[in-house]
Amino acid sequence: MNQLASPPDWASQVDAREAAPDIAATLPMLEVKALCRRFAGVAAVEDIGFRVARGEVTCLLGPSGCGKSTTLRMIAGIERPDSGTVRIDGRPMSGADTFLPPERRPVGMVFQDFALFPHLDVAANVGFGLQGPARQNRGRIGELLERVGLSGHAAKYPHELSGGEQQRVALARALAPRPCLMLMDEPFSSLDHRLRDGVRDAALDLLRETRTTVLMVTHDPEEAMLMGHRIAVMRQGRLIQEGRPDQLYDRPADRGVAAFFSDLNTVEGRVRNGRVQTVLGAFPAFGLAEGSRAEVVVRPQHLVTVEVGGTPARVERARYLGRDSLVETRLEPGGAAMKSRIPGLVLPAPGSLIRLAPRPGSVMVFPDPAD
Ligand SMILES: Nc1ncnc2c1ncn2[C@@H]1O[C@H](COP(=O)(O)OP(=O)(O)OP(=O)(O)O)[C@@H](O)[C@H]1O
Repeated sequence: MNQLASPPDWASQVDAREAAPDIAATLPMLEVKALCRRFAGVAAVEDIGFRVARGEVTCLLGPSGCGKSTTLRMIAGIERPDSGTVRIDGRPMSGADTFLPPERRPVGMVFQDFALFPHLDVAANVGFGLQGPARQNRGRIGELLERVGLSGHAAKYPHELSGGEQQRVALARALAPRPCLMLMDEPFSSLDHRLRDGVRDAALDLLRETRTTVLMVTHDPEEAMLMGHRIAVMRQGRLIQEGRPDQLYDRPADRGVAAFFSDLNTVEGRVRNGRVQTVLGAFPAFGLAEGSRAEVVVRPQHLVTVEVGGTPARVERARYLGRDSLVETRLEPGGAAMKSRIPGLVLPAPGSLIRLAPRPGSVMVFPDPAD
């Protein structure tokens, strides 16, 4: 990849930065403001702004084509923004009068295809960005290879390694010059899924242990929840919501964000006397105006069977899935299709009537988009 064609010249600055008193300790490691990029007149990234705190992992999450990679590439300096600013460790990287090329940015990069140099052995790949004395570099390479469990592979070439091993070399290479910020674009998605969990856990341990600040692109919400201290959800070039995984899961900004993390059950309602009245019951209106229409959304694991109260529902299908069971029903009043994930092996028979109620505090209320 041409962005790795020469060793990064910021690497020699890093030790000085580490030795200096960290007056900027409370500043975010990455600060992006009002970033925009258009291709042929169409906005790929529109007015994106967020921060990544030191030592934290933020995942940029969103569906294919929403602008995640373009955002990451602008932060890396591979793509030039039309407008907006990027600061890393308090230093301007892109702005009205500034544009530092990738090799002058204190970032490490890991890509989906790993982008190892095929003509260099593992040790040379890992040491590529190092500029110190050879003896010191050898020490750093050895330390990293040991840390990623590849000490015995130093003299091998990339084609002699498995996908998981190549990924670990790519991670070690990116970490070697101690970058301020690690940028990762779908770094695990080309791995076989049986391999992926192990490689991902090991990478996460290493990134946490080295207190590396990471911005990682993924389209997989489970991966974002697993890896991210924080998640930034993008849709159609815009940042929709940024927060801790639990905030996004429990208090999504809109139905689209909620739907990213699980199936949803949706019933419609209207606000009367400060509560949304629906076929599943009445729920707090969360500030929606009296008389307005609302969507009440419940995740399948929060729509449970109850003995008394609740809403009658006719069972259509019930399947045991191991960890829990999936029960598909239709509400008796209204006929809306519902999905419930309930623990246990004893399944209600198709055709039988059960009673469903959302767990207290689990419903999400959004304004009806048609209102
Ligand atoms: N160099 C380019 N020239 C023209 N259009 C581009 C270019 N790069 C990206 N785009 C367009 O910009 C939009 C955002 O692309 P981007 O790759 O950033 O999305 P993404 O969220 O990373 O998607 P994916 O997960 O599929 O990689 C898409 O519509 C894409 O086709």
